[in-house]
Amino acid sequence: MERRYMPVVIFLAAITVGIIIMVVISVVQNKPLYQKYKYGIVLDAGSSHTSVFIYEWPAEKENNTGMVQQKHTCNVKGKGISSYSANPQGAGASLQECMNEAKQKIPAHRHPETPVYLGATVLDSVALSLKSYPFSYQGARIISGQEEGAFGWITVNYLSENLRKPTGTLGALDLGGASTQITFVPQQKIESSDNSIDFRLYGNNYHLYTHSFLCYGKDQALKLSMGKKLESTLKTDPIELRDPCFHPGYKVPRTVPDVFNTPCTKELKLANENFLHVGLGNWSQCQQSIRKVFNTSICSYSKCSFNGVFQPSVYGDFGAFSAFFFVMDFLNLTSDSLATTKEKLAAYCSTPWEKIVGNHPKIDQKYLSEYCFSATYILTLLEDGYKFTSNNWKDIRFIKKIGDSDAGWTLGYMLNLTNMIPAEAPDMPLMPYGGYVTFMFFFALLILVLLLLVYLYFHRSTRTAQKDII
Ligand SMILES: Nc1nc2c(ncn2[C@@H]2O[C@H](COP(=O)(O)OP(=O)(O)OP(=O)(O)O)[C@@H](O)[C@H]2O)c(=O)[nH]1
Ligand SMILES: [Ca+2]
Repeated sequence: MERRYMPVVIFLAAITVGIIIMVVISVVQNKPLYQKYKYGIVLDAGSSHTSVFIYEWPAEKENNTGMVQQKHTCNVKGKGISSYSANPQGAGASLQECMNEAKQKIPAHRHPETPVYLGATVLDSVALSLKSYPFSYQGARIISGQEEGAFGWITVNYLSENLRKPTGTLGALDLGGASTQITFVPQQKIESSDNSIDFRLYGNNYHLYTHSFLCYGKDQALKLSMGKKLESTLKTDPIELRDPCFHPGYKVPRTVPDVFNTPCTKELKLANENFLHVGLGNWSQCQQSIRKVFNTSICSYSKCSFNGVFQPSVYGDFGAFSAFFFVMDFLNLTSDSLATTKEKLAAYCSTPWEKIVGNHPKIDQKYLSEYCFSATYILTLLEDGYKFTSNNWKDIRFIKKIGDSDAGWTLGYMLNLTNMIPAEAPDMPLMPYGGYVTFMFFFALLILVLLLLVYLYFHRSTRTAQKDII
């Protein structure tokens, strides 16, 4: 190559090296920092249980949707702290095992900044006990039914990453032991302000319908239903309560206070307090008896669910969790049509109790004996109560988790209290880091190829010039 081209080549080589250095520096410079994690603890003190949820998220990405994930959950032994009203000291002590697990799961240097939230019913001794742990106790709050519904909705939509778009969100159906909630974005106007809640999340406005039915969790609904049967039968037959929602051959002695020991059922004084709870296993009679706990004849709005509560028509897909999942999953009814569900349930309810026990020797007989009732109650609540039909039954997804996180109000509650869902969408990087590195790599490669072509062009034109001279 002629000496006169050398400066050009040196110049081009210098540019190449400069560009490669620039690319390497910018790739290293923008590499995400070492994942520092933050943690949060939420205690769900439900009517039938208490659970401790530990959440974690990358510290510098907490405002991005979907970043908070459930790291661990621990169920407090026994019926949970709500059952310690007579022995408050026992409530705090019952948390010890789960709170010590939390100390193991969360790095010690993060303990002082890890918030602890206690939701639902509270006892002072629990607050005292929670303050004794090295976490940052943020107090206890009684979660209203409306909040329980709304936070459950936030949880399922945060985990499904639906909160980056204004439409296409998932409705939330939560069935507890004492209460049940329905929350969704309706197509019609919400006629009662008590049932309306507005959120602005990631720059999107959501106008939600929500309602919580106290006493319509599955445990209380069973008492309501048995109470109605007792009122009508025990006056005539003081010995036996013949129940179509329990299996043939099921015979268990009970007392009237067993059924009426709750504010959900009005007091019933009967001369004879002892009776035999006898199963008949007749599904259609069971459904008829359950329908009696729903009052669908009163409604002062354009449309109601039951007991005079306004409800717009259900719309879109729904996530049904907690006991909706426990019951329908146990009976393998999570993916059947409404008609098939009814057929399967009728067959299951008419199965003799001894066969049911024989097929499930390890299942707690308290839960096992109630699946026929609970599943029939779920069907009646969804179809007669919320007006789901055979056409949109397929839009109900019975779920326990989304990814590794349980569906329920606790994640939404923590996200709300820690302001981790901004009203406005945070700026998103032009491209994810991986895409950025790939782009810069191919950009550098392109520069190299171009410079090689230039060099070859010069080289060839020099050779041609030499030949001409010869
Ligand atoms: N079959 C079955 N039932 C369960 C299980 N865990 C809880 N349950 C029952 O399902 C119902 C709902 O459970 P939870 O969602 O924990 O209810 P909760 O939060 O205590 O009730 P609320 O205070 O009304 O929200 C209760 O009747 C529980 O006894 C389970 O693993 N299997
Ligand atoms: Ca609950």
